[in-house]
Amino acid sequence: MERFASGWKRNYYGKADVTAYRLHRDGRVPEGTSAVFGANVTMLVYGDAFWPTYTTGDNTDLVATDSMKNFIQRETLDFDGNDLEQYCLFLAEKFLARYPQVEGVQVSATDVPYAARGAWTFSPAGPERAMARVEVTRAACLEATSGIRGFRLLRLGGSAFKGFVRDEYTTLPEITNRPLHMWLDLEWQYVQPGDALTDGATTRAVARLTHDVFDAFESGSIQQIIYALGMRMLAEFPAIAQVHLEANNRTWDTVTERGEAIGVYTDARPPYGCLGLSLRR
Ligand SMILES: O=c1[nH]c(=O)c2[nH]c(=O)[nH]c2[nH]1
Repeated sequence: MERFASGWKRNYYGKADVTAYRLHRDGRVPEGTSAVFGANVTMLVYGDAFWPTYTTGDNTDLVATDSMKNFIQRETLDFDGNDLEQYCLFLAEKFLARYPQVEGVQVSATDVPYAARGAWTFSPAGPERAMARVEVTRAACLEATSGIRGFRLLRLGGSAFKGFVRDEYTTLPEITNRPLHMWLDLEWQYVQPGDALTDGATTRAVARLTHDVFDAFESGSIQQIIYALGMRMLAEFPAIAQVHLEANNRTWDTVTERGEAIGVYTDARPPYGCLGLSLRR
């Protein structure tokens, strides 16, 4: 289900899973940027002009979602930035300008990362992917969200989980030093929507911070790790107003161990734990 920063919507529609890859095929790009900019975009629009399509089948003012796909892909050629926040804003503002019947538009984009492997060669990177989402109406930019989804983090040890409720349903032993494998998604909003436009610098810094906190922090639970990370994000990035973190406990199942020095593990089977946290400044 889609949600809008501006609140509940009677009707909205759009196109999802639109991919566009902008290649600077001559390889000429500013220092620190990539010749490959790949994004997977969802664009949703709303307005009373589209209500007759629902109630009577009258499509007079309706822009086909197929045309939205073409708009996103073709306009990507004219986008001269490298960050998703600017890209979402570019598409949203251009769409509003082109179609006066649109009251508001939400654009979200997820990075499709390709890393340079040579002067002319790239291959998929990740697994984590940056994302951004904006909502723009004729009056204002109501939302600028950035995020990173899909971290897969493995720590050799230093992760305990003990002292929890023990009762007739408890089978899990106390754990003092498990190899921790967790997945993590992050999203954050800014004090001012304009603070989102940092050419991707904030997202890169948050990614580094995430790895640093995970590496440095010995924890009593995954909850404690995401709290430490969320607090560091608020402390180190004054432009971030609130942060939402969601982790999955994907700790591998133990096959066999020789003390705490060496072990063999296998993928965690479902079900898995989900742990969420929202922090505001
Ligand atoms: O870090 C953890 N938090 C939990 O809430 C939990 N519950 C569980 O079974 N294992 C874990 N691990």
